[in-house]
Amino acid sequence: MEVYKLEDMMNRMSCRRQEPPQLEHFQFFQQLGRGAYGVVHHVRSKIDHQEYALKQMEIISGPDGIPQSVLREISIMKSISVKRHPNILGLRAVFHRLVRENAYVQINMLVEKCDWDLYTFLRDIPKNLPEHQCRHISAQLLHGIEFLHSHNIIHRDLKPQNILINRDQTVKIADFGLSRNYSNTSAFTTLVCTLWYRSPEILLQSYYDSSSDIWAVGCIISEIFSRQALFPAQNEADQLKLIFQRIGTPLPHDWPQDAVVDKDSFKCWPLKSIAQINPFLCQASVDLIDRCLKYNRLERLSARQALEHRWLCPQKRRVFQNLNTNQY
Ligand SMILES: Nc1ncnc2c1ncn2[C@@H]1O[C@H](COP(=O)(O)OP(=O)(O)OP(=O)(O)O)[C@@H](O)[C@H]1O
Ligand SMILES: [Mg+2]
Repeated sequence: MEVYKLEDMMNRMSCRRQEPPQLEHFQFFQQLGRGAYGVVHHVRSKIDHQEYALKQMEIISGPDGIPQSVLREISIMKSISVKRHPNILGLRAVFHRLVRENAYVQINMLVEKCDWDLYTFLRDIPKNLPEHQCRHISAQLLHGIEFLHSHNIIHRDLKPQNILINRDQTVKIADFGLSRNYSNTSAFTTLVCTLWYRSPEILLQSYYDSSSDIWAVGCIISEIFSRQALFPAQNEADQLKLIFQRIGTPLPHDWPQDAVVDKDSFKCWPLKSIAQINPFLCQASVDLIDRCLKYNRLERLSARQALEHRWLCPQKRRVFQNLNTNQY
């Protein structure tokens, strides 16, 4: 694709119809992170004096054009940013410039700045979070997911590094590079999600849908309590084995019919509740996580149902607490 075509595409994708910002409008501070396509910087605008995060991606302006994942991220963030959900990272502007003698297009995405990603936050706090804080973080995560799913968007790359958190404990879901609007597509690529948070159906290369995000949520909620990944396998081949070893091998009727691997290739480990592997969970969260980690994706809770679960729903929690005084 010619450079001018890319430029034109980016111009059309820019969030603001008026003057797009330019790099000269920003004062640069430290690097906040690095990802597959570029670097994220902490910046301050010289125009409105607000602090932002600026994600910069340099893309070779070659015959293949801009990678699908980048275009996807921008168009999805742009369409949902307009609605301003408190638990979705807001995109404030997109602008671009040609660099290195027009050989590259540098795409700049200006987003809200957050204090940490959840991975760094959990790694650096001195001790496990109290139950009410785990609940507050988990509920916000599910509110964000519920919003995405209600707009037919599957995130597909939920992991603690892609969940941002602020000092005031506000949670924002970020990084839609692997998201996809699923209303008009059926065949998805299987190269999604970081290994540890990948659902069994994705690992088995069978049909998957928004319930794969719920599997990842189950893994992440467990990790919020224990600060340890639930299924930290070394490679793709070991990922399924580790899941089965830890929570049991699926029963024959829960094995996806279109799976590329036979169930008999795995040993039969007995089914277990998450309570048996993560001692840091409160009892009500165990039930919710177990329902997020159902092998049959049709039996998994939806994000909306999870938000109505007695662990997260304030009214139900009160009733349940009155009945069982020592549940928490
Ligand atoms: N708005 C932000 N505020 C604070 N830190 C951020 C922000 N956006 C990103 N980061 C940091 O930068 C890291 C990489 O950002 P991001 O996930 O958007 O990049 P990526 O290229 O899509 O990464 P990957 O594909 O590896 O997941 C995040 O894990 C986080 O640590
Ligand atoms: Mg990321």
